[in-house]
Amino acid sequence: MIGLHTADEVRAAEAPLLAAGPEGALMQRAATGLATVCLRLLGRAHGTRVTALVGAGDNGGDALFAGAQLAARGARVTAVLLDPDRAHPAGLARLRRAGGRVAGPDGPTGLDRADLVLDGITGLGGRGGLRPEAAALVVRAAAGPGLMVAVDLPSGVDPDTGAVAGRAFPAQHTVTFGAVKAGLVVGEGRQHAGQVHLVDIGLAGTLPRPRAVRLTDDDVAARLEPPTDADDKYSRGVVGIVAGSATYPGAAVLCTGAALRTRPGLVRYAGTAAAGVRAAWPEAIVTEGRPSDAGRVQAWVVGPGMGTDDGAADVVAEVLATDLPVLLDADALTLVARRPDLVRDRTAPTVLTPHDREFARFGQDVGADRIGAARRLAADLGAVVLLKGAATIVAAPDGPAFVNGTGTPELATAGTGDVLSGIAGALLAAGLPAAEAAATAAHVHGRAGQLAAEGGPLIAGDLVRRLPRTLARLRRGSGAGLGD
Ligand SMILES: NC(=O)C1=CN([C@@H]2O[C@H](COP(=O)(O)OP(=O)(O)OC[C@H]3O[C@@H](n4cnc5c(N)ncnc54)[C@H](O)[C@@H]3O)[C@@H](O)[C@H]2O)[C@@H](O)CC1
Ligand SMILES: [K+]
Repeated sequence: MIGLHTADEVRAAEAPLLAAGPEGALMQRAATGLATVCLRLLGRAHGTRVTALVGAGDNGGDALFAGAQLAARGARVTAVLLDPDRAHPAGLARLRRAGGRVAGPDGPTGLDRADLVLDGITGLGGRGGLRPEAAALVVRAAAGPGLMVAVDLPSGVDPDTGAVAGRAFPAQHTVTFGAVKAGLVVGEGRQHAGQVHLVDIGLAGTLPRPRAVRLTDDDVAARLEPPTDADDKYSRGVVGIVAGSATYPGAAVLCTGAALRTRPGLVRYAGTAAAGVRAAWPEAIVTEGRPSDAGRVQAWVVGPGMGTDDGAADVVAEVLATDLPVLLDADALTLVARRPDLVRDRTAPTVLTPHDREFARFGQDVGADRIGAARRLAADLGAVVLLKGAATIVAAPDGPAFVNGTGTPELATAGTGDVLSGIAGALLAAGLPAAEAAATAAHVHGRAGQLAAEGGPLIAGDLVRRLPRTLARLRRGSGAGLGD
């Protein structure tokens, strides 16, 4: 599991080390880690051109010290100082001693010929959108040929929320120090950070337990226990699905297929799309009746494509009245947004899987702080909230939030949400705690999407078809971690 931390947590973790250690020791570790990643990205230092954009704080200091190390190895390094009087004095002196040059934003920046651009404008101390002069420099850097490398975090990205007000540095790589900041993996920050490289500067002993985490493939594999000889179809969890309609059976077919392909124990379907589900998935046990006619299940998935009429409202209420885990998606979200007490009154786990518009039906917009928004709704409803997005968030009333790290923009297509619900429902029925089931499902769904997208644009059914291979790969272990 990768801990995701806030700027305050990182600063608090640094404080005792700064007090105890020799001056500048942490910055030296950071700069050496940064220079090492840059060398790896460049392949060699000698003869390469590096431009460092240097702000007035310690983030600029990191860039200057790393620039000095690259210059000492033969790179032609130019430091562009946004505020020459306040640039980190020791870093600047070191860069000059190593043969680096210094320019102002309007001078010979070398951006038009750089192999690599280091963004040391702002780090944890950045506030609000980049100031105009910094923003203009970022635009020129992005127009040039250099590989874009952010120091600690892309300037202009909020370290905690990933929010970007105005312009931010569009990094291809971010070399971050001590801990992965939440803003690098969520919201617009995720799009600006590129691949994230974590440099250990010795904070492991002083960082608090993270309030947000990201699952790795290995974490997910550990939650996807393969069946054993002792298992039978009931012991692996029976999921019940209420979805689709006679006119629109697609959601029911996708959701049922995803559940079957995730844990081929037993999947029961109850609803008016019964004929379509039976035709597509003879393995499922299907009834046209109500959920109570379906037989014994260990968890319910309710909502995709079922409509929002009175009949659908009754069915949702019936399922929520059980003491089983329930996942609510799509139309069921619209219905419970009108009657949130149906969720609040439950003692068994409930998982809601809104996208931003469905989220807003509960009375507040998602806004720029997606983790915070998911946490607030989870606390309000006493339920697990899976907030869909480029980085899907899973928050519970207590415990850490999960920020998903898998997926592809290709997943933004009809029916993929129905597949996600089916996967999550199967994992709920298998007995995973609700937040973990949701977070594991989001990870698997994203990996299935990545696998399917290898073959070009995908449709939701491709995800269902790729699930067995996705699960097999995850169980085998691919070792993929940060930044994938
Ligand atoms: N404290 C430490 O010992 C360590 C700090 N480190 C580095 O230090 C950074 C934090 O340094 P600071 O606290 O000095 O702050 P930063 O260097 O992140 O930023 C502060 C400076 O940026 C300017 N600034 C703020 N908002 C701006 C905006 N919107 N547009 C343009 N300029 C803006 C401010 O005028 C200020 O001078 C970390 O992100 C990390 O890179 C690392 O070297 C690790 C060790
Ligand atoms: K930066």
